[in-house]
Amino acid sequence: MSKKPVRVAVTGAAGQIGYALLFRIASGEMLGKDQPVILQLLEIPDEKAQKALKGVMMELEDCAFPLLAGMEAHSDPMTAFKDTDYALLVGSRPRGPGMERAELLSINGAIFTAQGKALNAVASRNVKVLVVGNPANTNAYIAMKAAPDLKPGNFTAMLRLDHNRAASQLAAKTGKAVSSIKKLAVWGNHSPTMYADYRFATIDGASVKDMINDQAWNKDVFLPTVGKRGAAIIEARGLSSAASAANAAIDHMRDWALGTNGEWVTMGIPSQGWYGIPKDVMFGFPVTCANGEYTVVEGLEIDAFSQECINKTLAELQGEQDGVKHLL
Ligand SMILES: NC(=O)C1=CN([C@@H]2O[C@H](COP(=O)(O)OP(=O)(O)OC[C@H]3O[C@@H](n4cnc5c(N)ncnc54)[C@H](O)[C@@H]3O)[C@@H](O)[C@H]2O)C=CC1
Ligand SMILES: O=C([O-])CC(=O)C(=O)O
Repeated sequence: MSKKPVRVAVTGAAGQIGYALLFRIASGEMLGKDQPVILQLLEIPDEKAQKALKGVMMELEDCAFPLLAGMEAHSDPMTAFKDTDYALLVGSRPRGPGMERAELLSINGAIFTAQGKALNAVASRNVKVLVVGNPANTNAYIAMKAAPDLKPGNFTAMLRLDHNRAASQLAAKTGKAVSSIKKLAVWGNHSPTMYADYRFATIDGASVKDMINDQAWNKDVFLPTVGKRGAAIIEARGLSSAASAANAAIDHMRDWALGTNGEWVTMGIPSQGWYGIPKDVMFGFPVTCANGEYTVVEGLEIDAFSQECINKTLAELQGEQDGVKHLL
């Protein structure tokens, strides 16, 4: 018997990431090739944006996706999020050249108060929320705080792009297939302070750290490359990453919903005090997923260098949190 359709809300649906994301959700890449979806698409109440959204929906229609069981255009989160099972909060301003993501907080922060409130009022009580719009961790924190009737743990921020970027850099460095890299972790904020940590990573069971054996490369090449990759793409493309961001969003939601078979992935989640990170800070942690739930990989040793990196990204997130107190 075919499965009952699930409702997937996507905001910023007519934007760059939306265009790289929706077709893959509708084709079953996110929730499985046997899972019908109803897309609930939100754009700003602006004639141009709504018209562009209609155009995207025409193209979705023209794909004749067997799993696309319905689609709706919305200009109000209170209708867009009605009964939604999954919410991908993409809609917000991207940064331009020379900006840091945190500078977007004053522009984008308020979007997530309104959307958190709407999710609280009308979404499925088990809605799984992924915040992509930058600064993603703090926007996810704002949305979570605006939705006191939903499970805080169901609000997540996207660190998966950093995770995937780190995996690709390690594959290039070691000359091994990216798929062979296991047990990678990215701690903290989706910003240049994030700490991509390959101390536990393995390739075919062998230690990546021992294989590379070069702390100077870690500190001076690897971490800055991964941390500043978004800016490098803006510099090269004139626009922020879209296809790789959409791909990471698909990876994040697919793994959360369908599981990781014991493999580690990185998700930005509200801390429960793990690794000394204060409760509710929206922080990147290594997790495994099964049965629609994530579980933090606990008990990893944090050496002095790692602790210093973690402290730095935590301090930045706490600074961002302080800066949005007026929105909570
Ligand atoms: N977390 C991550 O790893 C990444 C995050 N991003 C972020 O994703 C966001 C979107 O990026 P793009 O799609 O490239 O931008 P874009 O400008 O192409 O599209 C954004 C869309 O969101 C819509 N929008 C704005 N406010 C909205 C609201 N309140 N409700 C619904 N829709 C709204 C706009 O009308 C626009 O169509 C940016 O904040 C960007 O910085 C981008 C790449 C990676
Ligand atoms: O850098 C940006 O502004 C877009 C983004 O988050 C990324 O590519 O990591």
